[in-house]
Amino acid sequence: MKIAILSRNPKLYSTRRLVEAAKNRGHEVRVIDALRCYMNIASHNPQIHYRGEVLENFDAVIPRIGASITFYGTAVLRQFEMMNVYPLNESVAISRSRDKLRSLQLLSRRGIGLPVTSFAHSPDDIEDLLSIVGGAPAVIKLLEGTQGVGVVLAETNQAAESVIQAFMGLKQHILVQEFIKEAKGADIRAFVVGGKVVAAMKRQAKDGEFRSNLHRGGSAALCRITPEERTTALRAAKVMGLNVCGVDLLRSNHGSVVMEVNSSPGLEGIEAASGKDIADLIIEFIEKNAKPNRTQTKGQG
Ligand SMILES: Nc1ncnc2c1ncn2[C@@H]1O[C@H](COP(=O)(O)OP(=O)(O)OP(=O)(O)O)[C@@H](O)[C@H]1O
Ligand SMILES: [Mg+2]
Ligand SMILES: [Mg+2]
Repeated sequence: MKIAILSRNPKLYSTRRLVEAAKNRGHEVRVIDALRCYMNIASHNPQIHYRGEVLENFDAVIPRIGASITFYGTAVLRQFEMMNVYPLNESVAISRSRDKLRSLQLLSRRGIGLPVTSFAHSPDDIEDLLSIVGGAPAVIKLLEGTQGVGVVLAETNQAAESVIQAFMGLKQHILVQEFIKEAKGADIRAFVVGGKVVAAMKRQAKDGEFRSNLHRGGSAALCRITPEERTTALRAAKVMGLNVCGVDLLRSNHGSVVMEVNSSPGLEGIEAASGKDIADLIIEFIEKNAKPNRTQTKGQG
């Protein structure tokens, strides 16, 4: 097969591993920077051009689209779909997963357990907004944040109100969540490939920190998940329409709840923790599924 990897940087661990796995399995593989692609869209013969060349005859495309380039990255992916190239994850599913509010609403509609959550833009009654999640302690998040930046734990109602006011001043959407204290600074990442949880890890925040992000000094270790957690992760992946994703769960005293679903989950942490060749499993999934019209949008984006 001829496989394209949409990635801005061939040196990134996940990109390198996918290239390696594809080559090991006998495929031709090329890393393409989505931002450098340009396209002829008003044509019966959709094309993607790249550095003066027309990209042709790809069987599959692996999107590794960073949060900062979601808009253009998904447009390029959609173009591949229009050319009948099989996407590991579809553009519509990636767009859906990048909108946190929409994702939480979709998951909630299908009855998937979530932390009690409220969201707002410019609430006139902050006290009421807070009361929805049972008051402090509460976690307040900037919607645009990544790697734990913009996620704040407010221990008192007063602190929570100040943080919400500060975020309002930034004209941002605000997400307010019950603080799952029982999780003790840990979350679970369940890595899903093609309807199976292929590995899971527990990320533990460093001392004195509640955010388990590895970028915030957290550490990862292999972990065993319960059958319920497995089912929840698979259902969440299905609702989001993602073949490959990282489902992040918090262990709360009302069950394990989904915090977020990541459509371009990194391979480094999970391969190190599990000792598994996840990149190989991803390529294997593509081999089995990369046929025209295998996607929900039938290649129409
Ligand atoms: N409601 C909560 N209760 C307890 N801990 C939480 C809660 N929400 C978030 N956390 C902790 O904070 C960390 C960061 O939160 P979250 O994943 O929502 O934001 P983010 O990591 O910045 O976003 P992204 O993963 O998209 O980059 C989580 O990994 C988790 O450890
Ligand atoms: Mg996170
Ligand atoms: Mg997140």
